[in-house]
Amino acid sequence: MMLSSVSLLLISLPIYYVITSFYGLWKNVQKAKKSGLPYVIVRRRLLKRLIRKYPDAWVTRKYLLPVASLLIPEWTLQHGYGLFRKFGDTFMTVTPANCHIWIADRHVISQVSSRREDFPKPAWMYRTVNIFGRNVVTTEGAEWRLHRKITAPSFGDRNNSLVFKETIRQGLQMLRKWTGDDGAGNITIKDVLGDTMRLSLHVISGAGFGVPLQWPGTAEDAEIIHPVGSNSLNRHSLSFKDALAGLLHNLWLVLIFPKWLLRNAPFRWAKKAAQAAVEYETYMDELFAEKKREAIAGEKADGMDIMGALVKNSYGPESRINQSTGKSLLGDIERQTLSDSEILGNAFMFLLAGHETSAGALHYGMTFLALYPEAQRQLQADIDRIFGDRPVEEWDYNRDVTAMQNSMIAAVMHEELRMVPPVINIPKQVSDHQDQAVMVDGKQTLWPKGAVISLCAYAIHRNPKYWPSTGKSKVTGQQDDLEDFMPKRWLSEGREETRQEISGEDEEPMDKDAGRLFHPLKGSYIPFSDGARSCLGKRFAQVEIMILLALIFRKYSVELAVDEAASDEEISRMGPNEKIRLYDAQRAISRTVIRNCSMVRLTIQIRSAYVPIRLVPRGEERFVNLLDH
Ligand code: HEM
Repeated sequence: MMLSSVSLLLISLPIYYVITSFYGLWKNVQKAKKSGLPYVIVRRRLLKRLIRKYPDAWVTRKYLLPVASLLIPEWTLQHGYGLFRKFGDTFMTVTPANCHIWIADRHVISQVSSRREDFPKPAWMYRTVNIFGRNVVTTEGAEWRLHRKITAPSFGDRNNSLVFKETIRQGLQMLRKWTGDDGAGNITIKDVLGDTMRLSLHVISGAGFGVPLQWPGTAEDAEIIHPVGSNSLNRHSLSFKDALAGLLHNLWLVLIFPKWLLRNAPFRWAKKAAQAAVEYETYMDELFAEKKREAIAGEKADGMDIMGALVKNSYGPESRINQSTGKSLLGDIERQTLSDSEILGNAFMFLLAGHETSAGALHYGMTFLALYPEAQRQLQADIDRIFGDRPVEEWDYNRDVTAMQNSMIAAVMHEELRMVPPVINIPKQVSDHQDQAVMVDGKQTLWPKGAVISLCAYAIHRNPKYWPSTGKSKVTGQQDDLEDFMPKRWLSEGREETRQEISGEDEEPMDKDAGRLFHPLKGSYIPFSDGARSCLGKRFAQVEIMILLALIFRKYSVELAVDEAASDEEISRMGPNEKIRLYDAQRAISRTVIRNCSMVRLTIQIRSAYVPIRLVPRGEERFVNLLDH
């Protein structure tokens, strides 16, 4: 009897699975038909079987393989804009589980990002990241509005000038590591990403939390382990820096498993993850207590770090908060302050949101500049024009940031973020409440409630309808150069015509500060997303990236390291043609590494392989001075 119930269950489970999966698919196909969008049915098993059976058939090459590509969540990374050419700039994939809308059309992206209530962020995806408190990234609706209203002012000009100063301080230390104490350079730097990660972590620590960190090997860096607050008696087992780095390094473990489980697990890596998380929390509590004390006493009004600004907002003289309970004196709706736990939750999110993104951008930026010497020379010319011989101590936030925004420095940054936006597909969803009408190519479509949406930054940044090409590609041989790193496409001289031609309409430029630069049409350039939920740290990141480029390239050029192919001595004996051949071969290798090893976790990064580089003093280049592009 018992056996027959078990066998009945074993037989009925697969039947149940098949029926629900077919029913799910049928239902979703009906929704797709009703929507009016082009759609593609994606069934993993069926596709695999057909491709295996008919690998060379015309239909496999023409249709099945492209559809199979859509099964990989990050397919845009492999295909860029390619599959949109085939399926349309806005199309839907349908599986038994869901309908997923992929967008590389700027008008559609603009509609989605401006109708925040109709197309919210799928906040459930971010739930695990609430471990240190609710925050601006993981919330939606009225709760998000409150977080955004209160946190946004802390990213103002006072904080940006702190980012400016802190990036200079940190950048000089990174340069010392890259070029040696004597600044002579020509040292092979293998793990560039490791260093840009450290740099962005330190900048957030300084400008985000008010805790300045030092690079290893600097005179001030004693790796001191002590509490960050003046009144704390805590004993720490990790330095603040190691706690931050350890937490970020082990983030997935900490997000998935409770700390007690990690602490008691019989693995060293698990214990280390728990230790970093506990230490991070203790440091943050100390920091919070210190900032609260300062806010109540009315101290430290200037040079505001982000967390300091949030605590001051809650506990400063103008706040409406019960100082002992930390609770707002106003009701939940009209309150203007965040609770203690919300401040700590936001602080953690700033750390997370601003760390990998900026570090990855700097890493790709350095690599692309080594690959494209012409861009590097244009960058250096503008740095000379803006900064001349002025010593770094005289660089000025108000004056220099505006100048940089209208120069090749910004063009290099924008082009890097066009080529590799750190978040390649920005997730949204159709609200669960009702289907939503959206204009697509001049036709009204109806998007099913609950459908998943991806704003495909990586693909739309390659959509030839929106991007001017500077000519035929010198690298890929394609008619346009949208796969090439060409910062000069951002210089707007002679570009206005192209823009009118493309758009046929006159729109507000996206970034009004960038006067001399090409203005992408609204919705076509979205590295920082768009609309109300766009990146809060955009200016923070832009200041950081531009300052670092200026700091490095005012004195140095970057070259790919060719150590694997030739020694320094062999290179010194080579003539120009031999050097060009050697460098070209290295460029080909590096391009393959970038293509094959760029992967997405939280953000896109080159993983499991390196593109080593060297900084060489300007005028002492061995290769890039010989190449005209
Ligand atoms: C190159 C650097 C950066 C890029 C490309 C970038 C990109 C983005 C993108 C695409 C989003 C939207 C994500 C989504 O909707 O799922 C976002 C949101 C956000 N970013 Fe950044 N980010 C960068 C640096 C930073 C920095 C340095 C900070 C803070 C220190 C920061 C803080 C935030 C916050 C708080 C949000 C959430 C805003 C909201 O939902 O209201 N980001 N960022």
